[in-house]
Amino acid sequence: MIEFRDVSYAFEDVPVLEDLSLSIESGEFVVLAGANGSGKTTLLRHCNGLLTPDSGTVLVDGTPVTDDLVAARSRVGMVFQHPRDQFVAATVGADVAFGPENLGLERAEIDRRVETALAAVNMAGREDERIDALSGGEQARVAIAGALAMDPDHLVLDEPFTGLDDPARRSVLERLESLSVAGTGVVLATHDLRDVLALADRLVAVRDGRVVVDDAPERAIAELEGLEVRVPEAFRTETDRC
Ligand SMILES: Nc1ncnc2c1ncn2[C@@H]1O[C@H](COP(=O)(O)OP(=O)(O)OP(=O)(O)O)[C@@H](O)[C@H]1O
Repeated sequence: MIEFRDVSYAFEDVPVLEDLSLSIESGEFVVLAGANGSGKTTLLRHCNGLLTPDSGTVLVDGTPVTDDLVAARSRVGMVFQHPRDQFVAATVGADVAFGPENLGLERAEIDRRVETALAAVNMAGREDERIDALSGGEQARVAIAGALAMDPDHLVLDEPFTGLDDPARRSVLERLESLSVAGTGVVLATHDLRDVLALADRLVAVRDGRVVVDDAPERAIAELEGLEVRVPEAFRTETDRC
């Protein structure tokens, strides 16, 4: 479980998170929504200690992140908004293998994880390609594969679909859904709620540093009005359509 207890955080005295509390169970698929600048990235960066609360506590599986940063980082896989931020190797295969190698796994298991992770993002068989020669969408897929290969207990993704075409997006979403069914907690921050809500267990929306909506997607959608979150046609209520 990832748990935020009364977390506050400010950038240079500008408050971004204010006494925010939120729990995400293992195996839950949570979509995080909110307008630009509402604090989604800031919230997610607390999940593995990239940011530390000014007050309050973030716990991963019961342990405060600040008490055991190494445990938090191995349990929580992160996919950032800008994939270039997270590459550590020159080729696709080497980059995706980097995390499992650091876990000290056998070569056969590392190779299996790399293969499975690349297949999940429609990049099967492209291990030897140079990352800097890939398109933006392909780089985004490699970044997601790198997180999947770690087999984390929780997967946190910040706008991971930027630049992905529809087949790649669908493939990643299907993989995320099967991971959550298998017990991995998935937190996905996105503005694009198209075909995401049908898979999610909960939709959480933040505004002014706090959680303002936290509900099953079909109920949450009705509460999103006024939050400047794009709601897909299929999820709009009859009243919205009028
Ligand atoms: N490094 C920083 N220094 C100062 N202010 C920052 C920094 N990073 C973010 N902020 C501010 O914190 C607020 C929340 O930003 P954050 O990136 O968490 O929002 P977001 O909901 O992820 O936005 P978006 O949907 O546009 O990605 C914004 O007002 C932003 O300007």
